[in-house]
Amino acid sequence: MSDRIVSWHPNPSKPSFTPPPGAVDAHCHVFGPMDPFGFSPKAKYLPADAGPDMLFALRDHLGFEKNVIVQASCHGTDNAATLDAIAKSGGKARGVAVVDPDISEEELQALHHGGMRGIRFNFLKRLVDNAPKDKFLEVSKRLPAGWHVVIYFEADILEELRPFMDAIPVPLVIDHMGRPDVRQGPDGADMKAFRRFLESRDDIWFKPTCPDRLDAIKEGGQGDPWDAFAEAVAPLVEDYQDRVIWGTDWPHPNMQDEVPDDGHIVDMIPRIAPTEELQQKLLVTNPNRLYWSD
Ligand SMILES: O=C(O)/C=C(\CC(=O)C(=O)O)C(=O)O
Repeated sequence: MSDRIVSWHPNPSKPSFTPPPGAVDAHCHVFGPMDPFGFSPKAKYLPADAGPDMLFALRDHLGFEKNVIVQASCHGTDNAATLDAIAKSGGKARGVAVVDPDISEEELQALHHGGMRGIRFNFLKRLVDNAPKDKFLEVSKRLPAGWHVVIYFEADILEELRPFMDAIPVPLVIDHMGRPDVRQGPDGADMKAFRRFLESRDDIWFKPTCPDRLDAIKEGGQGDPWDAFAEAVAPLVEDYQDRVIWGTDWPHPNMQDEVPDDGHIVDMIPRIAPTEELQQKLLVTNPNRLYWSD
């Protein structure tokens, strides 16, 4: 890897949709800054700096109040950049860490004091070299009280992951709905499988996020304004409205060939959550329950 990648829009538009007071962007990241927060030697992409100042400026521009910052794979298991951003937020950010499964209880408590409220297991082969389920399960059994596990996987391994996920004793939050093929529509095989999974326990939450990824032109979708995404996802949000949280996914890792306009991403919200009640749950009530209950 040589050149550092820019995957975010230089000048996102102002969305037409105004988020309700207290709205949380509950899936976003920071990249560095590389000095002093270097990237992992195992990183699969080397991004340009996208630090807390940029994230908080975008938050204000889009009309959000708080962020949940998810540790991105390019920082490996060193959570320093994410913790730094949380510390600089003045209480307006919390986070999800990525940890070495052998992490000690003391280190987990330190992450809690730094604002982390969950850990993330990433199963995307293009992002991580290995994902040891037995070790992940072991650490998920000794998390600080109130924490959850965020899992990122693609639809084709949902069934394979079921015994592992079923055994995790804390709430689960599934990134981007486990990446269903939204072109199959709301009743397609991927959505049906995801619904069966949601029915298996009532503490599985999910993010109806990333229209830009799931309806990307390079994936055979139609791109912005991502109509197939809206059509496939709106019924899922309606049916599981107490288990959804939402985020921009800024700075959109690996989306440099089809960089989304964050204003357009926000304008997807009323298309998948058309009533004020749904918007309040998706953006305020639900993320606050998961991340600011203490
Ligand atoms: O940001 C996301 O949610 C998705 C990512 C990046 C990622 O998860 C990571 O780097 O940790 C992706 O699909 O490349």
